[in-house]
Amino acid sequence: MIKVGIVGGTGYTGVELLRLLAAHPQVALQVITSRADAGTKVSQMFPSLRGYVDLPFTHPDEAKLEQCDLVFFATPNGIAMQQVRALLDAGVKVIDLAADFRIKDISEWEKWYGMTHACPDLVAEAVYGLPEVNRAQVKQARLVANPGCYPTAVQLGFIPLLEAGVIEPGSLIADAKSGVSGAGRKAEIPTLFSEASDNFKAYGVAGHRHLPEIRQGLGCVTGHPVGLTFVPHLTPMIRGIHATLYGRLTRDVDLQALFEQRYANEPFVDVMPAGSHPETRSVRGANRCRIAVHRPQGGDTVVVLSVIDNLVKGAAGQAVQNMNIMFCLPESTALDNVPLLP
Ligand SMILES: NC(=O)C1=CN([C@@H]2O[C@H](COP(=O)(O)OP(=O)(O)OC[C@H]3O[C@@H](n4cnc5c(N)ncnc54)[C@H](OP(=O)(O)O)[C@@H]3O)[C@@H](O)[C@H]2O)C=CC1
Ligand SMILES: CC(=O)N[C@@H](CCC(=O)OP(=O)(O)O)C(=O)O
Repeated sequence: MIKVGIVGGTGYTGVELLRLLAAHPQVALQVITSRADAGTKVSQMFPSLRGYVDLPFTHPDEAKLEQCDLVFFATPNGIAMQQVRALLDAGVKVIDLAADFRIKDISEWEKWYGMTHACPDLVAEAVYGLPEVNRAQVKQARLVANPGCYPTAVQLGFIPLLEAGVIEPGSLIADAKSGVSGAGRKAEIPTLFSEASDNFKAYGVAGHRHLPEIRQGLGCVTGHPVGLTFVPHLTPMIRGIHATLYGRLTRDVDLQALFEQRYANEPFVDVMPAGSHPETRSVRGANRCRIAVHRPQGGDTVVVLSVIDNLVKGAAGQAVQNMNIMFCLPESTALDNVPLLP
């Protein structure tokens, strides 16, 4: 059994980890932290977990994380980087769901995240945990940087086109919409019911911190910098990301075949039949990205539609997928559930 700890168990990604790991046959949950709710039983706070998780939350200062085989950090940015070195030294593997280890260029990270990085050398070691690109490296990793939610949806949509060299890499557009759970469980005015429901808006147009992450990932695919316009939007749904991606074709290609071949062996990427319009509810609660590729009126613009559940393939599910790879388990273990509908 893999002894697992979760730092930040009361947030949306933390409780999603608990939901998935409670059904994992190879996982023994050892410790789940919360500062605010230390001492409270997990199942008292989250009755959906009654009968599945029988632990109390532990204060992070008292959590014996070094006794785990793997620790997930489901914490705000800037927390994991302060604790990871001691855990790695104790032989514990780490998956960070936040952004501390995602950006290799430290000054770029410090610019977007507004803090000084505590361990640049570990950023260099960390593997960016997008299994569809880095599966072999994840398998060897001690430290995995789990991708952001928007970056997962956007990269999976653009990768087949960029790898094949069939679009102009300098003029990519990603128009993405997220459910409100993407902002986390903490109380903030923009995510109040009467602010976020029955409303729709763009944000971060001047620059969102996922822009450098997506540019880095796509730049690794092409081998040179890409030009990207990324505009996120907040939609009045709870879960889900819908990314509409635009690229300018440089040559004629069978787009449907290109996508089907690229993802033929990927358990969690579904290339839908030509002409499809994937919906966020078709992936709700599931570790799946559904993609459709279009070429409107046979013109030179390719439109890719990519949907994920931000809390699953965009966070906790992808983290469990990475854990399965790191521990040489079948990749789909505890991730094979059918999405919820409606
Ligand atoms: N929501 C989403 O869709 C996605 C989120 N992410 C990333 O995952 C991480 C977690 O997100 P999310 O679950 O939404 O966040 P939440 O705000 O919902 O939860 C944060 C959790 O971290 C704990 N926490 C906060 N501060 C500290 C601290 N200083 N030390 C230890 N624990 C702390 C909180 O509990 P307490 O305060 O009681 O300790 C809480 O359990 C973030 O970095 C986020 O950017 C990534 C992809 C998607
Ligand atoms: C809807 C919403 O607010 N989404 C969040 C992004 C989700 C996320 O958690 O991203 P990181 O893991 O990179 O922090 C945002 O735009 O800030």
